[in-house]
Amino acid sequence: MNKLTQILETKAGEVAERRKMRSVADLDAVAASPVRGFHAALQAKIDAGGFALIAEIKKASPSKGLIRDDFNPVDHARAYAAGGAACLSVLTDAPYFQGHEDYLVAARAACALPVLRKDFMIDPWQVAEARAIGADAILIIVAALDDGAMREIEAAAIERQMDVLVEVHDEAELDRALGTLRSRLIGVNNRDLRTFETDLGVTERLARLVPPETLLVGESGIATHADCQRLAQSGVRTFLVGESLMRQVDVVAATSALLQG
Ligand SMILES: O=C(O)c1ccccc1NCC(=O)[C@H](O)[C@H](O)COP(=O)(O)O
Repeated sequence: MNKLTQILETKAGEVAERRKMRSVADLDAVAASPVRGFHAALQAKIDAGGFALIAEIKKASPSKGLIRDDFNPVDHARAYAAGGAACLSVLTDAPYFQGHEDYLVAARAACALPVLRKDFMIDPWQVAEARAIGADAILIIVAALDDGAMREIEAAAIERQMDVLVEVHDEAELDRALGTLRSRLIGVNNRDLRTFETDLGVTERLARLVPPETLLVGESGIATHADCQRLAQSGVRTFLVGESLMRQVDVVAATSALLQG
């Protein structure tokens, strides 16, 4: 069984248990703060002539194990904001990423940036939960879902005024995303979630196929300003970066250097 399939199986069991504890109505009744515009924050950075960064708060990963032992989501959120990030992404999956919902709550409270709940969405119930903890956007991984499930999850996000980052890894997934979903925020994951092979060339290849009205995000394996400039040659100006920033000592300086060189 590949890692993505394994993660999805674990997630199905987890969501089934969590659903027993709270209904969608309960979750929606929680007074969440107003949604911060995720897509709009990225677009504003690009319109201002710069790169737009989604900076990820990621303690560990299946491919790299523990990334940051002195992990502090509040410090990272503040440093990313000070370094010029447009948005945050916070891993909330516990079994494979050592994430937690509390990390998202704490990171969002520590800055004014919109926040993506980075998790494996398989059920619209999780969208209600994401909004209840304050998330402004959710992730749909096309490889993880059939068309009907993708539509339902996106509809649950739109109903709550949340943005959706739609993640693809190849041409067929990009076709499905553009043909099935309304979101025009598409992330190309350079990492194959089944093998962990990571190649910036994946974003370069798919960028040519993305319609101009779509905001394209290069994801995974991006470590330097030169990487950003390389992808910018293919028209990509928005980047999702986790591990390389999480390993830095001076996170403010590293974030700023990633964006500006
Ligand atoms: O990062 C992993 O090992 C991983 C394994 C299986 C499924 C998803 C995984 N990562 C999620 C991501 O997409 C990345 O956290 C994100 O794009 C940032 O990547 P990076 O900058 O390489 O940390």
